Amino acid sequence: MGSQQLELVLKDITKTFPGGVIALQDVSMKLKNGEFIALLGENGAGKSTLMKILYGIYTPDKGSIILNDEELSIRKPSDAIRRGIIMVSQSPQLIDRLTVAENLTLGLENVKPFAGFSRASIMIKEYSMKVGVKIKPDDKVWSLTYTQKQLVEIVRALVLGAKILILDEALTYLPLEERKKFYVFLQEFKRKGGAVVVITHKIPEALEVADRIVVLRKGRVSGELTREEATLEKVRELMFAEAAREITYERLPSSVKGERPVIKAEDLWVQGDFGVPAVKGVSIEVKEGEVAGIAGVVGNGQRELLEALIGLRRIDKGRVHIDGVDVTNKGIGNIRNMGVGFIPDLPLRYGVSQDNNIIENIAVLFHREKFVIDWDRVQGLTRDIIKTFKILTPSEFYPVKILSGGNLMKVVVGRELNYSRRALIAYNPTRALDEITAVQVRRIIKDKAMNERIAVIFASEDLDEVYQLSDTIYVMNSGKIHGPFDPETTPRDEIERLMVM
Ligand SMILES: Nc1ncnc2c1ncn2[C@@H]1O[C@H](COP(=O)(O)OP(=O)(O)OP(=O)(O)O)[C@@H](O)[C@H]1O
Repeated sequence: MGSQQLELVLKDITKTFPGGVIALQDVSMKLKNGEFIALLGENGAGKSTLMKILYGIYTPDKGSIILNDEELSIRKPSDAIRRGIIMVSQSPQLIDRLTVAENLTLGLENVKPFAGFSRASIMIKEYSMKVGVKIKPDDKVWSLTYTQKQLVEIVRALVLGAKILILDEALTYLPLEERKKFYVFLQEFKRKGGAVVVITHKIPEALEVADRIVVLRKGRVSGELTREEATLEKVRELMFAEAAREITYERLPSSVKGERPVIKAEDLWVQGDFGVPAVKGVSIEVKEGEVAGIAGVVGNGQRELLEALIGLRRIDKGRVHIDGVDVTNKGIGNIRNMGVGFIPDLPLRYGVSQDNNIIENIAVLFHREKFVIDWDRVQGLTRDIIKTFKILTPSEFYPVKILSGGNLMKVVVGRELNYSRRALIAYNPTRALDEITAVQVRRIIKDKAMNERIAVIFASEDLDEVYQLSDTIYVMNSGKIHGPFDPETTPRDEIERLMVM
């Protein structure tokens, strides 16, 4: 990789999708080796579309891709990979029943199987040491954590000869400490002559790691800033124009808790995906009107706890009551019927049916209320959700799979907030959302708690979010829960200490 000079130019790229959505209009962008670019923009700005064009998933209506003065014809990902352009997304694309080494060698052309195998094994050992994430070449992919899978994805890109590495929210959901190690590793890749493009909604992080920031707004480049020029304010201004003023991390007013517990868990024991205890004796009570936030590093049992509360995961020991009714192991359908909304982990995979349209994805919940769906009502509600959350879509009749990641998340969040008559259980309620929408969602959650008296329990790795939204804070670490803590009086470093001790 080292000495070879590389200059990639995306020139005047335009892309319109069926239904008339102009995703990109005359977008130009340059990239050199040794450069780290952050590609930023609000939900639906066109970031993924631009990178999918570079990676051959979409073809542009107009415009060209030029590598070292040669115009490339990239019609499919293999064309891009042959040129060293490789994209990694937030959802691992690995084959679960194969081993790490087998996954790494898939797609290697003109390499003898054994040579490919030993090269892949050496590389995975080397990089897992560098990033501090333990993986062995003969581990089956199904047994890996999300972080391990993302490392395999990145190493696969390197095995395939990546010179330009595109990470579309690929690091966003890793724990902060691991994200930092990945960034160090990407800086090294860059120093050795690679180029990196990162798409993220974590703007302060982008400012720390990128040499240059390119901002898209409504399908056009709204500005570019070098590392020296870039400030949080300037970037937000380019992303959201005057609406940037709405971004705030100030604490939302505390709501007055009622007396009655809506969600009550006593001494819960729950297993993780691989049969080891993930939740160890957790007791928690959330009252009417209360928002309880669980802080913690990913993988400390938060997901399993929330899944057990909603009835998705078996409870080995302990009891859950909703509104005084024992719902232990009663199943998600029964618990949902009590008016409990749920925002799952990986909402884009588990929260929607990709081939159905927006209105059908909203209607699913109405099955729970009546045998016959009142379509006029569902249509009215769908239109309200589209309007409230500014979901970018030609109409409510388009399949959700055409939406951008953030807009898809808005469908899930809008539907669940609407459905929550008694309680909301949410895992990372603002993931994939841009900063403005995230603030809006937190405000709506708080309003519902204050005015409609629902009980909310959510987990988030983002401590700013936990502090902004919670009336009560808990910390989960190694399957155990600490708290309750009052956010008004508990210093952040106390919470951070409990998260990592
Ligand atoms: N296959 C498709 N068919 C129709 N429209 C699409 C398709 N893919 C993307 N779009 C539309 O193009 C626009 C840009 O989407 P894109 O995914 O590039 O946004 P983004 O900036 O990556 O957003 P996010 O931050 O939400 O992920 C959106 O309005 C989206 O609905």
